[in-house]
Amino acid sequence: MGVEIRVEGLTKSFGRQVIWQDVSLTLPAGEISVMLGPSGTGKSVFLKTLVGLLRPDRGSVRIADRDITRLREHDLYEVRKLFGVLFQDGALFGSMNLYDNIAFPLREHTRRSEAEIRRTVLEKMEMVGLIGAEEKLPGEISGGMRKRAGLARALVLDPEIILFDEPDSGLDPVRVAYLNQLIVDLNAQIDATFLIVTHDIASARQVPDNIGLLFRRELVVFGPRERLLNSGEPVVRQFLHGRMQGPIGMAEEKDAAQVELELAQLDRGAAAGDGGGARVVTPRLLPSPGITRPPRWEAIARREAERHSREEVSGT
Ligand SMILES: Nc1ncnc2c1ncn2[C@@H]1O[C@H](COP(=O)(O)OP(=O)(O)OP(=O)(O)O)[C@@H](O)[C@H]1O
Repeated sequence: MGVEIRVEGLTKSFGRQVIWQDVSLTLPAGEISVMLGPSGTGKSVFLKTLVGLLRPDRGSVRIADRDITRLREHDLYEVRKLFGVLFQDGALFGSMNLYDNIAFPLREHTRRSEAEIRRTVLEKMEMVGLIGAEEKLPGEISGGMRKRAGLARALVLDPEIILFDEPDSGLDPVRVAYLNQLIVDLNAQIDATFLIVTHDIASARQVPDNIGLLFRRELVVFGPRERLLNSGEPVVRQFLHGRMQGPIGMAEEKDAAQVELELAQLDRGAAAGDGGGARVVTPRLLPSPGITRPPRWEAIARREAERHSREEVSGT
């Protein structure tokens, strides 16, 4: 059913450079969360800290009742087996075909027979739609297929948690749409806890249960998707609409007076009905027909239906 990850007061620096500080959030078991933030705000560093590849300066990361920031290397090795990680480029071995790439974690970490390995590898390749491509080398396939192969490899040890580092980077919008559907379907099927780092606003609006945003060395917000999509927080609105007006500048931060001016212009635009300030809650992406949804989907559907009827009553 996936495991909860509870992060409290987490701070990470490299030398004198503070990457983020005092980050606290809970990734609910079995849910999909997305982490957003301008480039260089430390989203990848956050993923690496969760999996114990980087040690924080302060704070805790509790997974299955253990604070992984305090574990010795040997115990960390055990906890890491709970994780599947999809790196940006799929991180496949270029000289191995897809079958051997996907079988790799099973050969490294388990004593399963080749027949058992074959069953698992083909099952995961089927889940990500790669049956028939077993003999292909990573260099012979498209970027989208490489991502799916990386995902199949992240799935072979039946992880409780899957971390995705920009799964949509370098893909065209149609491939991104397919990948998003695959992520939602997989989450419904295996019911693991997912954390996705992305820059793709359309994905962030449709896919997750929860959204977080890192900005100016802090976690500015973390909460349910509908609440964030409705948020009046300037930085959240700016990011989710992908526009220039707001606190995020070219070099990350902007002059406060300039930000105020831009926000006032946006509000005037919204009042005049040009949609500049509109807060739109995009419908969420549902699992494909035929996929049995875990019980939490009923609660989500109820929550969203209630919000919908509230909006209809208030006429917004
Ligand atoms: N091992 C390291 N040693 C020193 N500095 C590092 C290390 N890893 C990351 N950094 C620095 O931490 C900062 C955050 O990097 P990170 O890659 O996590 O950002 P990001 O939010 O994922 O960016 P992007 O969206 O562009 O991928 C950068 O300034 C980077 O140079």
